[in-house]
Amino acid sequence: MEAVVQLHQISHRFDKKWIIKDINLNIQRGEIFGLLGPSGSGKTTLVKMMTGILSPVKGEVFVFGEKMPSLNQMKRYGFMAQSDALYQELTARENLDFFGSIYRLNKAQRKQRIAEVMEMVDLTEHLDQVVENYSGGMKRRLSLAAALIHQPDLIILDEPTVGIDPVLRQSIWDELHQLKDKGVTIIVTTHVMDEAEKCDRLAMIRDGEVIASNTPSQLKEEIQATTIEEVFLHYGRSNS
Ligand SMILES: Nc1ncnc2c1ncn2[C@@H]1O[C@H](COP(=O)(O)OP(=O)(O)OP(=O)(O)O)[C@@H](O)[C@H]1O
Repeated sequence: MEAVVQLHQISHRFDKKWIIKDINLNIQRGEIFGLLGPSGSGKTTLVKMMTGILSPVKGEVFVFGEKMPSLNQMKRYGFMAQSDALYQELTARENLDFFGSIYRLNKAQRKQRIAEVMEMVDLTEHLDQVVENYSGGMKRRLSLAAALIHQPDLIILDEPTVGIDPVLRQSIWDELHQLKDKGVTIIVTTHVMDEAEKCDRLAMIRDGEVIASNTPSQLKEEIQATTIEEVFLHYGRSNS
């Protein structure tokens, strides 16, 4: 199996406080890997390190075998941050055209991909609307479309479905599974337990540590739990 993202003994502190404490993870090609944890547990800090936006104080991050930060690898993944990085005064089409050109897609490729990704997030009819007039959920969906524009082999999504209704949330997860079937690796942060169940493997994060990591079914089986929430509470308690 090919490791797409590797974290080796990662620790990070802001000021004097250690926020990430000795995390080791190997994320394989074609898996949907979930980082599950409560607000403030360190999920965003971890994904920022995977993208090379932030360098850990200790340890090393490798993406496709190359040490991060690496400009080569930065072009290769799609990243959807927690706050939408969109140009509010431009239309969705103009935004996606801009992101497509950053990734060096030609005009014809941009046209085709814009149509495909907007269809995927169910925004086709709002293509020429100015983003300022989008709802919060529509902006999240457009951010997802932007992260996918260049058909990346690795997608890193920080809470992608916040503010998205359950029907569309399901359809986004269906799309993620289709991408996975094509060999795309997907890393997703969430604090929603039912989303965690949709991942192939999970790392449960608490106070900057991985308290348990495995497939959702094995995590439940190990402690005879019926829900992921129970697993989280179980390991959370025994670590505090
Ligand atoms: N730039 C920063 N400077 C100082 N502290 C920070 C900084 N960024 C994050 N932190 C702190 O690090 C901890 C982890 O934050 P992080 O955003 O990684 O958590 P999270 O699990 O992603 O939370 P959420 O689900 O709310 O996004 C928090 O205590 C946060 O206050």
